[in-house]
Amino acid sequence: MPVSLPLTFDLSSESEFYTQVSTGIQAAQQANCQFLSLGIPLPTVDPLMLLAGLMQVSGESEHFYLEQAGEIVAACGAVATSSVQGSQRFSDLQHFSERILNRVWAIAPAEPRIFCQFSFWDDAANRAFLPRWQVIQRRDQVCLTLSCALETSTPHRLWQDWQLLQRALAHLVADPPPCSPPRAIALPPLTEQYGQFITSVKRALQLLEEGDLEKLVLAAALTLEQPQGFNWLGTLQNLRQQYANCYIFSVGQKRQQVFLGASPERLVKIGDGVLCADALAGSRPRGQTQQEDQRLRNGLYHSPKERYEHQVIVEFLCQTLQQLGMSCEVPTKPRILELSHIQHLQTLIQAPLPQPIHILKVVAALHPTPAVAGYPASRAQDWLRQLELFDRNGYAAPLGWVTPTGEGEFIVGIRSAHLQGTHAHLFAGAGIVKGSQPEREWQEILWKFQTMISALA
Ligand SMILES: C=C(O[C@@H]1C=C(C(=O)O)C=C[C@H]1O)C(=O)O
Repeated sequence: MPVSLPLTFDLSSESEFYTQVSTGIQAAQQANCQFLSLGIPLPTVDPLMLLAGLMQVSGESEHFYLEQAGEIVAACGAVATSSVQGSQRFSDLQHFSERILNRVWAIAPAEPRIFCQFSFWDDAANRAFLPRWQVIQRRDQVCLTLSCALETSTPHRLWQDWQLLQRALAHLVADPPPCSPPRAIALPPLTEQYGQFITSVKRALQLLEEGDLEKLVLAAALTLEQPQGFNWLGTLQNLRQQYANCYIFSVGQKRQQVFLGASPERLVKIGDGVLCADALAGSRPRGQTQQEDQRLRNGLYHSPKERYEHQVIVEFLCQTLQQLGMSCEVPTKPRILELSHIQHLQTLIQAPLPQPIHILKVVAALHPTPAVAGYPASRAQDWLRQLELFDRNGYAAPLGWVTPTGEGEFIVGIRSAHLQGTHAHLFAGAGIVKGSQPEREWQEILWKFQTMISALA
């Protein structure tokens, strides 16, 4: 994407920048704030490329990236962080977000946000941070929010951070990163995964028959190896090209450990007094021809088993939101979400909010939904702990952002991989209900693995 320099930012002189920032710092100190966020409009630039450039020039590897149709947000470097574990993890990070964001002095058009990544289980790391650089793109408007901690920062430090961003921008123009096409990785033999999965599905079918469960979402894990390592940026570029109607994401703290993917599933969004939650479950592959595609779509839409599997989630979401005091508007029938390799039943639920509610309160109540764990939730989780022989880490867990007023958006980290040096750990799951056939569920796992396999660079 072409970048038009020079910047529209009028504080182009160092002394003017110092004057403006010093005034901001004084005002922030008088208001007892601990952080300053400065908003600066940027020229039209691809936020992903800018993020890559920033990580390169600053040496920072902590980042968060989320791209969807109307908005891209990229964040890098941490000014304040919190890592928590345990059953209170959502409320702990809610309090952290409130504490930090209440103490930010924001100079318009700054939009400071806290970015969060949770793990599926509560005994692994869950992290939130206020980024040093945050870039939001909406349509062709790009805005930078540059933040600092007042205790350790001076106008000079902010100026340096601003200069680093300018270097990253200049770098993009002079030396745009090359494209890395997908590697066309063939699926290795999955004999062990297949055996384990089929055994677990059979056990799940027994439990469903005995009435212990209504649904269990069993996952499989797959590790791929590339002696030269995987190309993080190339993989993200491939994901965004192939999955334009998904949420393209990447989160990580270390250069060699990144969690990324193209998730079709939003958990919850709160904005402008309305909550949106998506039910997504029920799957078929895409057809090779239009007729085959249509046949598969009809099969999905009219399958009582898929509709039941989907309905479990719609009901869970509505009940949970009602318990939080909301009344839901639910379309009477699901629609079909078509992705490159797979299609799903999807129902978009809306609830007007009579009073504000912090998004992390809603995330706490919803995770894990029956779309990624099963139903009833606690029995499903007990069985997952017994039947899955690997750690899900961030797979199927919420990740997203929070604003100072407690609004925000969280997606579910599916169709994803953990890149760790020369290894890529992929995960995919399938919902088992009465009537599920083990072989068909395994096929579904293979279609879902394709999201990452077809994009790894
Ligand atoms: C669990 C995954 O996907 C979930 C399960 C689905 C299903 O069982 O039909 C469909 C979409 C997701 O809610 C995954 O992709 O790993």
